[in-house]
Amino acid sequence: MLVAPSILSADFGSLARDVKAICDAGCDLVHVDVMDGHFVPNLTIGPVVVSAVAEAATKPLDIHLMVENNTFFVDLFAPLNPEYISFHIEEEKHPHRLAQYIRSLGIKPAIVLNPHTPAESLEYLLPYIDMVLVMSVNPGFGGQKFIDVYEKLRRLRDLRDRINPDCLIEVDGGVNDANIGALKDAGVDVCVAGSYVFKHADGLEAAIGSLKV
Ligand SMILES: O=C(CO)[C@@H](O)[C@H](O)COP(=O)(O)O
Ligand SMILES: [Co+2]
Repeated sequence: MLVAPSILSADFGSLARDVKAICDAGCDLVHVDVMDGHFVPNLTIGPVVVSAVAEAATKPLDIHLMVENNTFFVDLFAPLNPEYISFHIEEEKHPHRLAQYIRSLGIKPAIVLNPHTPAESLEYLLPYIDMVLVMSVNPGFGGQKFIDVYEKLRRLRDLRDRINPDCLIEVDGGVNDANIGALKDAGVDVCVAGSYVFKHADGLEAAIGSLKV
């Protein structure tokens, strides 16, 4: 299991310190939640702050867009050379075109599914993306309760294995040491965890280590 801590739960007063610390503690990706106050009822960070994150990080960035105008935001963040940029299928009229555009910039495209969005909506898109991000909370906030998406993950894994075995499956929201085993069994390759990692009583290394199942 690859582990991508969400910096939404970091201390924003000491963001560079926290980004360095999760990288030193063994994370695989740094998950960055970009929210525009329109697609979701929360507003986070733009390219000025994320460029400071990129400078502090020794692991690749995984940028999760929760915005209305995806292409505008892709163009803002692409110069920071993230490993992945993910966009929500619920907000994109032309997901096929946008995935290819992201690839043309040398970045791995990922598509995000809200908890209610069926796995089957990706059937014809899977060849064009490198990762699917399944939300296990409604997007917008850290620290929410995990929503059961196991059945969707299993269906997605079957589709993935048939259509594009190289595509990773990532899960985001309410992930912790109690559900990580079942998530792995359901097909998850990459987990995002914010509050669990940053609020763990035994520190970042113990938290990240406990998710590497
Ligand atoms: O995208 C989101 C929320 O919209 C996430 O990345 C959260 O930041 C995860 O936080 P936890 O549920 O792990 O606290
Ligand atoms: Co996220």
